[in-house]
Amino acid sequence: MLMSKRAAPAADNRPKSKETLVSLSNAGIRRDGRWLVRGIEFDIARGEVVTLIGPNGAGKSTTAKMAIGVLKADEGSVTRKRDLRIGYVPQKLAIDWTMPLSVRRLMTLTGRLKDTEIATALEATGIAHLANSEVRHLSGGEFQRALLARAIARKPDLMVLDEPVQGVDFAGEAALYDLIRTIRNKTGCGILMISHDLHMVMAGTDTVICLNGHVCCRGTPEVVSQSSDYMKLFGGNARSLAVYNHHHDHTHLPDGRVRHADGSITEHCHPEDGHHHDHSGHDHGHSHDHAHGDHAHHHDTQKGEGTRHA
Ligand SMILES: Nc1ncnc2c1ncn2[C@@H]1O[C@H](COP(=O)(O)OP(=O)(O)OP(=O)(O)O)[C@@H](O)[C@H]1O
Repeated sequence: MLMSKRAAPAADNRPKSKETLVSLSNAGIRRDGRWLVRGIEFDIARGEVVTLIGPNGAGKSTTAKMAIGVLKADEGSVTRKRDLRIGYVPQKLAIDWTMPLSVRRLMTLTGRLKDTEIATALEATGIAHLANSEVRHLSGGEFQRALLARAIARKPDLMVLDEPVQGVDFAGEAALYDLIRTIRNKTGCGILMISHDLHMVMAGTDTVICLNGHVCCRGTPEVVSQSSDYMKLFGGNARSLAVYNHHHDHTHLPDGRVRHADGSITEHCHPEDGHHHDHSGHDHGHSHDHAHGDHAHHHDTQKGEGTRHA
C-alpha cells in the first residue's frame, strides 16, 4: 500500500545496528471498554526519525504517550533504554495566555536550566533574539521553535514531537523540518514525530507508521515519493492534496475482535486482510471502507491557521 510495496504491516526490516531507545511490542491502550490502539509494534533507534501518521482519532498521540511512559500499556510491552532522557513537545500546552510569560521563563517552567543551556538551545532553534519576548506575541513558527528549544535544552536521547508544525505557514514548515533534521544530525537523538498529513512525513523521516487504531502499514517515505501514484496525488499541488487514502477490508471492533468484509468475526486480523496486502499498483490513496470509530477518513489538512492550544 502507500508506504511500502512489500513490507507487511507488522514486519520491521530496519537494520538493528543502532541502539534501540524504545521498543513497543503488541502494545495496546484500553479505555472505557474500548481499545484506543492495539497491537502496536515498532522500535525507535538512536538517530532515527519515526513518524506516526493517520487520521484524527487514529491513536497517534495515545501511541506516543505509551512510548514515553505517560500512559501504561494495558497489554503487550513497552521497553525503554535505561535512564532514557525524553524531550516531549505535546500537541497542547496548558498555558494561561493572559499571563505574561517570556520565552526564557517558558524554557524553565518544568525544570531549572543554566543560562548557557537556555542560550544554546535558543541559538540552535534560531530564536536567541527572542529570549525575553512574550510567548503570546510569538508567531506560530517562533512558538514552535521555542517549544523545540525547551525540549532540546535537556539534551534528550529521544524527542517526541506531537504535530510540530501546527500553526506554521508553508515556508516556516519546511524550515522547521530542516531544523528538526539538523537537531537529529547534531545530537544523534531519536525522534518520534506525529503528523496527520502525509506530505509532512517526506521531510527527513526514516520510517513512517500509519495508524488507524492499529498499525496499518509502515515503510520509508522514499518508496512513496518515488511512485508515480504518489506524484499524481501529492506532486506539485501537494499541499491541497494532503488527503491520503488506503484500503481496509475489515473492522476492529471495540472488544478487539475483527469483523471481515464477509461479516465473519475472528479474534485477530487475517494475513490477507486489506492492510496486509502486497499493495503494488495500489493508488496511494486512503479510502477506508470500514469504521474504526467515527474519525474522518479523508482529511485535508489546513496549515497556517495559528492553532495554538492554551
Ligand atoms: N483517556 C481517554 N479515554 C477515552 N478515550 C480516549 C482517551 N484519550 C483518547 N481517547 C480517544 O482515543 C482515540 C485516539 O486519540 P488520540 O488523541 O491518540 O488520536 P490522534 O491520532 O492523536 O488524533 P488527532 O489527529 O486528532 O490528534 C480518540 O478517539 C480519542 O477520543
